[in-house]
Amino acid sequence: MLNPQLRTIVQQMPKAELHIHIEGSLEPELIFALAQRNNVSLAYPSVEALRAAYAFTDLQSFLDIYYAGASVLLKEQDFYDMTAAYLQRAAADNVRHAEIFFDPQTHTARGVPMQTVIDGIYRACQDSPVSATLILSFLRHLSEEDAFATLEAALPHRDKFIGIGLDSSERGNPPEKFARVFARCKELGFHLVAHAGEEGPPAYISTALDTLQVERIDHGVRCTDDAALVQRLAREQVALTVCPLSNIKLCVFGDMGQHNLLQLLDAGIMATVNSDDPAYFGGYMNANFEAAFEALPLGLHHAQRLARNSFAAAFLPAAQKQALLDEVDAYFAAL
Ligand SMILES: Nc1ncnc2[nH]cnc12
Ligand SMILES: [Zn+2]
Repeated sequence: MLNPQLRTIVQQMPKAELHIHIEGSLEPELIFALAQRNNVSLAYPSVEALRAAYAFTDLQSFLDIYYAGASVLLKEQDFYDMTAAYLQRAAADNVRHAEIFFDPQTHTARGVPMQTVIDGIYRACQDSPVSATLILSFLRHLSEEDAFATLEAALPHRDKFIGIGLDSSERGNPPEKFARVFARCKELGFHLVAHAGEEGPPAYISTALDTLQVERIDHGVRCTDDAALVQRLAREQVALTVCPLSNIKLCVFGDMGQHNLLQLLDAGIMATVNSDDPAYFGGYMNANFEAAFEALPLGLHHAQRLARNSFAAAFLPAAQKQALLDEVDAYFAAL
């Protein structure tokens, strides 16, 4: 049982979310509403039947349903509504800043224009009281050529996203497959991140750092299979955007009691807590914090570290970052 005082503290502390796929925030109710609005037929007869299908055995079993769910997104207003709903939930969890992934290839492959995707998501960010920036993520099961074409199509909108990510099926799609396109994105001045070491081996984490030159690793939990890599991540203070509920739902760990979040923190790694695909994995930011704090012997100083790490690892201007770090410290000092 999580001490009620500690629960309230983690709920109310200021925090940043650095690993959220906006398409993974699409709740079944909104999927059905958009399907009706856009005359899209779904493979499930009801919200309940769709939710019942959310029993995943690995990453791929989730991705198949996640891409099917995104098929209801057609118009700019659909992307706006999805993003606005996420930001409202983030605000309720005291998320002060969010760096949001979007997967344009999921939509452009269905004939949705790049501008529709970006404008809808961006406009919702502009309208929110939560500070929010966007990270365009390439799908790693597709070719590097496709990623280059996606980058070209997105560049007219480059003022609307700050970074580039890499997601989708990890196994068999190593980071080096995208070495040239990431080099180009670095030249263009984008922040770089990549999913690595979620299901894939620790070597993918090293390659993402050395070959893609990423600044953060998304997930990265499998680093603990390689002691030298753990030491490196701690020494270089590489941030890991860890997603506890996602890791349980996708069977990366058997249950939350086996999650290695505390081990990562104890090793001196800059771990953060995030929701990944909250509509599919059982909860948003605070649900992730609560589940981890409930199952693991994490205390007040861990909460403060996780809150500080979330802002320290954010791609924010120095003054805004410092103000948010000061807010965290003031919050904990006042307890
Ligand atoms: N957890 C995850 N891993 C890889 N790709 C994703 N796309 C959405 N969620 C993902
Ligand atoms: Zn992810």
